[in-house]
Amino acid sequence: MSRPDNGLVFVFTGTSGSGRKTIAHRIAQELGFSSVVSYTTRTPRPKEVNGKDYTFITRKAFIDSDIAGEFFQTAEIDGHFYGIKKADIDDALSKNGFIYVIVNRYAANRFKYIYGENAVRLFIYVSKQTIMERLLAHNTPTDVIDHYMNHYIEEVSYRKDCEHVFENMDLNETISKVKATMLAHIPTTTS
Ligand SMILES: Nc1ncnc2c1ncn2[C@@H]1O[C@H](COP(=O)(O)OP(=O)(O)OP(=O)(O)O)[C@@H](O)[C@H]1O
Ligand SMILES: Nc1nc2c(ncn2[C@@H]2O[C@H](COP(=O)(O)O)[C@@H](O)[C@H]2O)c(=O)[nH]1
Repeated sequence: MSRPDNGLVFVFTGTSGSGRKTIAHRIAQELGFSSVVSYTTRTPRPKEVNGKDYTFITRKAFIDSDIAGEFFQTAEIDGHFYGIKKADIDDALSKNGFIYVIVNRYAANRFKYIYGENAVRLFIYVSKQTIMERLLAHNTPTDVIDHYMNHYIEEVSYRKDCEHVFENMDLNETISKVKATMLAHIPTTTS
């Protein structure tokens, strides 16, 4: 695994459904940062795009890659496998020193352990009640709502470990705060 000398890994984590993907993708598009997309064996939800939200693969393909040692980190959540491949991280870092991932606390800890101060954890959350209201407003299926609610307490407790914490109430306001925080981590070059 290459360790970025000048680059940074921005690790978006927090409570599921808090807006992590929306915020991360919007900022990365503006700043030209590369996404390292997780692989998962769960089925796509409505509006999820293969290769952008996740790369959706079969359990067999996941297990084969795992046995081959291709994953940087894996997790099993509600019976589904998730993981990010080492080669995808290395490729993204070599193309663009600034990369981002959207993962739970276990992968976030692993990024911190491996990349140290070059990994910046950005914790995004909203209250349980707010997540529920947003899910209901989007006609989210009940099983998906249950998934979000069941993980909330465990997920929210991780915020004390992260470098930066943001409550995502007004989306544009959150985006500008997160973006300013990310930019503050990027060294300015003097010529
Ligand atoms: N500040 C906000 N106000 C209202 N709705 C929001 C806000 N931020 C995000 N959303 C909406 O909330 C929903 C969840 O957002 P998003 O998918 O980005 O969250 P996530 O944390 O990545 O979720 P997941 O756990 O599914 O990965 C989306 O429909 C998004 O448009
Ligand atoms: N440890 C890892 N966690 C990951 C990875 N990719 C996504 N995630 C996190 O899993 C939960 C559940 O995701 P969902 O999309 O099914 O609701 C959520 O917190 C994701 O951020 C990964 O590669 N490793």
